[in-house]
Amino acid sequence: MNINQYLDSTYLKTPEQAGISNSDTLDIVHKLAQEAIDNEIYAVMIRPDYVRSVRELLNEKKSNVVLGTVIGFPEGTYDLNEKLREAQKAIADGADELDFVINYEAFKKGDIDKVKEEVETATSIVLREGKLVKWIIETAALTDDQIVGITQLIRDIVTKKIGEENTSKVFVKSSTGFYKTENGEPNGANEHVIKLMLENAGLLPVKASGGVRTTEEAKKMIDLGVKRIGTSSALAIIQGKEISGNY
Ligand SMILES: O=C[C@H](O)COP(=O)(O)O
Repeated sequence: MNINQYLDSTYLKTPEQAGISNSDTLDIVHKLAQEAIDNEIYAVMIRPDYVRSVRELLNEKKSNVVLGTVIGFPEGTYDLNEKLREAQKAIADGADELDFVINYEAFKKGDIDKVKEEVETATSIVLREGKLVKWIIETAALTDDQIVGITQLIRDIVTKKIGEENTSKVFVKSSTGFYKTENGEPNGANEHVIKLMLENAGLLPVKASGGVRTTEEAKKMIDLGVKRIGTSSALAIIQGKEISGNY
C-alpha cells in the first residue's frame, strides 16, 4: 500500500493559536506543500487564508498535489451563508477540496432541518464547482448513537437528494483535531468511531482524522477501510517515526 497517497497533510493552527506571526505561518504551509510535492503525498490541508498563496506555489512547481481547506472550522456553528461565502472564496482562491465542519451542535439539539439544509445546499454547490466535499462530524462531541445518526443523515442526503453518482466525492470525516474533551480523553480517530462511521456511511468514503500520528495507526485506519487520513504528522507517518503533538 502506498500510504502517502492516503494522506491529507494538515496544518490548521491560526497564528494566534501557534503563537507565531502570519508570515511564519505562511512559511509553515509552504514547507508543508513542498514536503507533499517531494514525497508524493496526496493532499495538503490548510486554513482558507493561505489557499491562494499555496495554490500559486503548487502551480509554479507544476504539482498535482491536491489542495484542501476547512470551512466553518473548528466549531461548525457558523450559519449556512457564512459557510457558503467562505467556501466560494476558497474555491475562487484555488482549493480542490473543502472540509466543512457540520453544525453538530444543531444536530445534538435536535435541529435536524438546519443540518440537512446545510449538507444539501453546501454539497450541491461544491459539487457543481467540480470540487470534493468532506463533512467533519466531530466524533468526540457525539455519543455513539449520534455518530450513527449524523453519518446516516449525510449518507441519505447524498444518495437520495444529490445523486448516487456523486457518492465518491462526498466524504464523512471524523474530527477537527481541535475539540477539547472535558476529561482530556483522546478526541480523534479511533478504531471504535471509525468502524461506526464505516458501517453507516454506505457508499460514501470515510476520512479518519484527529490524532493519527504513527505509521502503525495510519495502516490500521487503512485496513479498516478509510479512503483518506487527515494528519498533522504526515512526514512522521511516511518515515516511520513516532512523534507526539501537532506538526
Ligand atoms: O483535519 C485534520 C486534523 O486537524 C488533524 O488532526 P491532528 O493534528 O490530530 O493530526
